[in-house]
Amino acid sequence: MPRACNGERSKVKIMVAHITTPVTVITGFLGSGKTTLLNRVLRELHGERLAVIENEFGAVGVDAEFLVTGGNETIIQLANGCLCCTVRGDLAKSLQTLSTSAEAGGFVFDRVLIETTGIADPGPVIQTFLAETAILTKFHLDGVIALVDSVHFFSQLDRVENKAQIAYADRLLLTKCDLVTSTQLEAVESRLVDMNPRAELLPLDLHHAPIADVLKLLFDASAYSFDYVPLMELKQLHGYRMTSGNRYSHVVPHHTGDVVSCVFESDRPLDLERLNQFFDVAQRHYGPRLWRYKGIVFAEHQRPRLVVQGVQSLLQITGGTIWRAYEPRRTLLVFIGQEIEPDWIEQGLRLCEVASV
Ligand SMILES: Nc1nc2c(ncn2[C@@H]2O[C@H](COP(=O)(O)OP(=O)(O)OP(=O)(O)O)[C@@H](O)[C@H]2O)c(=O)[nH]1
Repeated sequence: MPRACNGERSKVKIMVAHITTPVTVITGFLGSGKTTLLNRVLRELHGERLAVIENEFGAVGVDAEFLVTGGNETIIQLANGCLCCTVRGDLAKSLQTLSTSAEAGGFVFDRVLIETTGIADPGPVIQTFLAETAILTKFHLDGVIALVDSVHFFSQLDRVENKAQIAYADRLLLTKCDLVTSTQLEAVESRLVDMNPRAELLPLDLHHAPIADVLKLLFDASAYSFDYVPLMELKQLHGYRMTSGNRYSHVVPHHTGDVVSCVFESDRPLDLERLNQFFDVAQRHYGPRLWRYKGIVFAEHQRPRLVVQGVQSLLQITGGTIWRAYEPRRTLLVFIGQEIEPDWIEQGLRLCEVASV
């Protein structure tokens, strides 16, 4: 029998997820292929509506002259200097402009691409997405993609901006692979893995790869998602771990000149207050040399795993997904910086460990 309607209002609640627009930062040293890449993305048909923020060094933009647009995108140029010097404000303002214009019936876009100059340190660009809360209601950083010139990689390594670009990358895309031997390519790959063990490392044939494959390499890195479990990273870092018995915690360092990366892993719960203190001390100890640190934390008295996203002095610790019953609980933190000391980091993090579960 159907129930009679008693006039009560439905109590069904509809939850609307807040969807923000993904932003991809493309970086890479001078001549690594950024303009060639952007030209392909702007010129070819793929159905993505893109807003591009182009940063030029110098008073007049040059690269925009070389960009061929197809009408399905809008380009904003920040031509008043390096993104790293003109601070985050300009970038935040550009993003707000794009968003306001779309809301007012202007160009509607699915994604934003930011191309940094070849000599920019991408740190401040990334910090914009951790610090400028006004834009976080509309945009989120999907990932930092660094193009690496396989031919000139070693000769450009002494430039600190180049090291920083590699350190911040979530994906490292090797260009000009057609111009080097497989032995040379292996040497480049091996050095890159040492410098940034947490990044995906993939070849990019800028002249021949179908545009759909190129876009896959650029988009959906989800590297800054707060609920992100770096599964790929865990797999990738597998070769860097050593275990001793059932319980383990250690730091595995990799030195490449003055660029040092290390991975801290522990299956003991960490005390959250002490961990916060550790990050605070580390930020003061290393200053801007602490480029990137991220990972997941198994914290005492916390049901979810905690997701750590750190860029220099900016740190976010957010609750991620709840640990599942069958999942091994553990902390995995990756640090990349200039002349950072793995022993110092390990000692500090060990002090955060709680003796028993
Ligand atoms: N053979 C080959 N040439 C490439 C490849 N990628 C880029 N190039 C060439 O490298 C040169 C430099 O590429 P650009 O796209 O201008 O590099 P960029 O990173 O924008 O350079 P800047 O504007 O100086 O930062 C161009 O002549 C490209 O055609 C590649 O995969 N293979």
